[in-house]
Amino acid sequence: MKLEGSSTDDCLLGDRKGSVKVTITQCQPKQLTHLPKRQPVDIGFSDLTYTVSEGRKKHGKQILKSVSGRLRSGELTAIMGPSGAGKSTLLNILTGYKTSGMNGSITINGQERNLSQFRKLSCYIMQDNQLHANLTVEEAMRVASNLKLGKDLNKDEKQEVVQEILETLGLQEHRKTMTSNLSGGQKKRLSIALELVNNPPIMFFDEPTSGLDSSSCFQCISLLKSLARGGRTIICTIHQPSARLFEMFDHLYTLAEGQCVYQGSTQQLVPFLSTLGLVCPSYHNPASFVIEVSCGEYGDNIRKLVNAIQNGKHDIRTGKPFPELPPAEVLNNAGVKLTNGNGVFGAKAVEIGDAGGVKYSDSVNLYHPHVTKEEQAAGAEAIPPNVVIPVDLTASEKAPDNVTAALLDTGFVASPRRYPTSEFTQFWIVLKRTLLFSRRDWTLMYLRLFAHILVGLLIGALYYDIGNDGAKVLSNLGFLFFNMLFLMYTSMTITILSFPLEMPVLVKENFNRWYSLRSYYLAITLSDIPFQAIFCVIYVTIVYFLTAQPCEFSRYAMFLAACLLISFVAQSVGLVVGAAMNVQNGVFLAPVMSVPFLLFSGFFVSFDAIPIYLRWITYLSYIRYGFEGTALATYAFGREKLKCHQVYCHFKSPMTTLEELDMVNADFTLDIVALIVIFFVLRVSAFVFLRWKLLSTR
Ligand SMILES: Nc1ncnc2c1ncn2[C@@H]1O[C@H](COP(=O)(O)OP(=O)(O)OP(=O)(O)O)[C@@H](O)[C@H]1O
Repeated sequence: MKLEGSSTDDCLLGDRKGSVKVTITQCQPKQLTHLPKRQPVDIGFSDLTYTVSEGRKKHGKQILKSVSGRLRSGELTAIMGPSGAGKSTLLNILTGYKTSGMNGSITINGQERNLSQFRKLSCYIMQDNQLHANLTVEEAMRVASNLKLGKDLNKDEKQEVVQEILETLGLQEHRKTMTSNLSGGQKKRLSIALELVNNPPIMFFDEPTSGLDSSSCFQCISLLKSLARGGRTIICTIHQPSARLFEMFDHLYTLAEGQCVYQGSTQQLVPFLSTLGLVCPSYHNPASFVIEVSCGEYGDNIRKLVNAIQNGKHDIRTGKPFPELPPAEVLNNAGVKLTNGNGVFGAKAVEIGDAGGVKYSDSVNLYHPHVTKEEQAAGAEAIPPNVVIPVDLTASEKAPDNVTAALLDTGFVASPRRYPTSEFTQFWIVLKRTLLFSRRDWTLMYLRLFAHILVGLLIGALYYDIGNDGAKVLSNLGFLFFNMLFLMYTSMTITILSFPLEMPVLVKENFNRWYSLRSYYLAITLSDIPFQAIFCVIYVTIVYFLTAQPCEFSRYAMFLAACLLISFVAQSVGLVVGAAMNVQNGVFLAPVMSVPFLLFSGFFVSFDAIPIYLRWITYLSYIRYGFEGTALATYAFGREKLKCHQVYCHFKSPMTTLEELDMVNADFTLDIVALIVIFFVLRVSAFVFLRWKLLSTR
């Protein structure tokens, strides 16, 4: 609102005496001015086939059957089709999420896709949002901007980008809200906001409207449409949109039984179907109609449609005549291209001269199909001059030196760096985020602290003052063994959950190139070590002194070192199990897997008594090294005889205890080195398993 408005477009509401004029100025749509500029990207795919192996079947199951298509920048494309038609499969292949089992070609601006480059230009927003629950909207955005914008922008500029995106997406007032408390629509918008930070020119969405009410669906699709209008290529799968939503899409790609039954503008769907004798009843939602047709409710029309649209090689555009039905012999072969040049679907490119000297056929529309005549008249941005506009997919692919193809060769190619930030920066950001989660999730931290103190006090009370008593050496050995047991289970079980619960977010963020798996892994594995160390020190200090173990600092330090290493190794076992399997299997298998290590720890059976063919297990038993380490810290290194109030004390001399345990020649340093080696081997194994799992989920 302003005073004394002068614009001719303004609506005058001022009083008639003319002293004060109050005008309402047209509200400008919000624009994302701070986002780095990106070039438009068109995606073409031809003869895409995707096959999965099923059981022992020789030929596997074909899910996509030689489909072709073209997805243009500046358009909002919907991939539609009945359930099981192959929408998600097509989306997964186009995003590069699935790469094995696929045949055919995918081109970017007319050039063969380089997957690594492509992944830097695109983002994939999966159906279930995959957000970290323990962050506020603002924090989540800050993490995303730090990871995705790197050093390109300074802190204030990043803040501005975040602010602008949040304002544009209507999340500004929720910036302090925890993501877990956001509504479904807000979560969806946040997912988009997070990926929008680095302004990818291609955005893929899997079912963006699932779980949203009609108003949120509308908002969501409006948002996608405005993103498309900013020159991005927006592609989403959608089940069955309402007529209102359907109208908002520029481009429709419909699949049925793994084949393309329609490709083109949404407005042209009904007229196109009617040319094939499939008349959409009045007041019937065209989206529902095409799904019904694809499901076979109006007879077996799939083959007819696939042939008419040449399995995606045709593109039905506004202002262009429909393709003539190919002759019968062509119909039998859906893969054959139309050679007839009289339709706009012929392989013709249209050239626009410098001073508007346009050399093109009358039917070609220089504007994107969603730009209405009024908008064109009002000066909506037309496709720039000197551009060879490929009229169809085959044309664009045959013209490698057109402008859009040239984009790939110049500044368009993303930087050679795989990630926008250095691995150290990624590590540092993820570490800070993980520590923030730990701070937020204090219940678990308190529980762990409470458990260590409580069990420490309980053990201290149970084995009180036995450490220097020659008559209670067997009980003391029981205490040493229990320490191992307690530290092993507490640190192992807590980490079994760490990867399975984080996996969906990890898959999304890693796929969208936020960070490398290595940086993430390092951050995750290091983040819990300080906490585990503190809890272990508290527990050991309580039990060591309550049970009256030798009051010498060196022995205490050795005892503590062995206990700390045991808990770190057990934590690593938890990581391996968590990385390799799901929660259900992990919580069962990890404790069960530990049983042999406990049996061969040297507490139940001395080394000499173990059958030779089983002795190798003792070398793998980290519990044995821990138990031996604490036993040596307690009884070796020339400890003087223990006190004893009984007439005969078999274990009065610490050496006797070591002899009984077969530890006379044991080496404390060797135990520590063995634990350190096991620790590193397990940490590396966990990384390898995690990498394998990440790839196998795709
Ligand atoms: N790994 C696989 N093994 C066997 N069949 C598979 C596999 N992946 C997908 N399919 C099959 O491929 C077909 C297409 O699956 P896809 O998930 O792409 O369908 P969709 O169109 O997205 O379905 P919906 O709308 O129900 O999600 C389905 O019949 C599905 O059972």
